[in-house]
Amino acid sequence: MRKPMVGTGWKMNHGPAAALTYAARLRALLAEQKTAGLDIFVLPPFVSLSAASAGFAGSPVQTGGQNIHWDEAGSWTGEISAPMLKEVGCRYAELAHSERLQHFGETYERVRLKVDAALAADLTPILCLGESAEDKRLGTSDDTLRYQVMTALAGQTPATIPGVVLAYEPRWAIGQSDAAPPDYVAERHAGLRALLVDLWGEKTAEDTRIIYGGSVSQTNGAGLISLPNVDGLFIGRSAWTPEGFAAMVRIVADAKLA
Ligand SMILES: O=C(COP(=O)(O)O)[C@@H](O)CO
Repeated sequence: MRKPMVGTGWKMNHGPAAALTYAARLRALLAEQKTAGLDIFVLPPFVSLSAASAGFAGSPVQTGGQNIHWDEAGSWTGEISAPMLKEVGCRYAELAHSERLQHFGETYERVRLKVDAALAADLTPILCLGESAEDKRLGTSDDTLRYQVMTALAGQTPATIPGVVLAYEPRWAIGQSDAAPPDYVAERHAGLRALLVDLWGEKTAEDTRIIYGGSVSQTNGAGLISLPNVDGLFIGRSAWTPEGFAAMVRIVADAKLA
């Protein structure tokens, strides 16, 4: 069974003081809700990671960074390594978010090195995948997803792939007023599952989580999480308040936990 997930990336929001306030409030809210059986994560900016990890210690919420460098240490000004994330209490490393691809020159070739670095540091990579609006228009979405998976996960094995979380986030659906249509999401997730079977076999595909992100909200969340092959929700704006995130956790719990 794949453990359901629900998480948020704060992007460039919430400094250390705000992270502590958020953590205290979210802990209080989640104490009243069903959380056992879910993997719940928050991805703060780097400077807020220590505060967030301390604020969530002993709670069901785990933290992660929004990027890593592929090297463990060295002359890489402005970069952060996977062991550094581990040291500040992280469990996750988000890789290949579309905003990093679009604005900071990230490539899937480099992301492959980052996947290796994250796994070597005992972090779970959250590997973002997603086609552009142009891919969608041309009907090449699945080709693009295949390229991204094969490039970022080259060298991985049937044993290591389930240690990676695939986050399907169509680029054209991020930061919008609504998510991608459910039937479209269902097709892409089914395609990704079939790709995993093709590349690494049935068992690996069965064990690997594929979550959806892109304008998830309290309005569309229940419909998305109930789709086959959607193992979790990855939320931006709608989870930037503790109340908003707690509501999304409840939606995932109601759909996925007995
Ligand atoms: O970018 C994401 C989605 O942001 P929304 O504001 O929900 O569109 C995803 O990676 C979560 O950070």
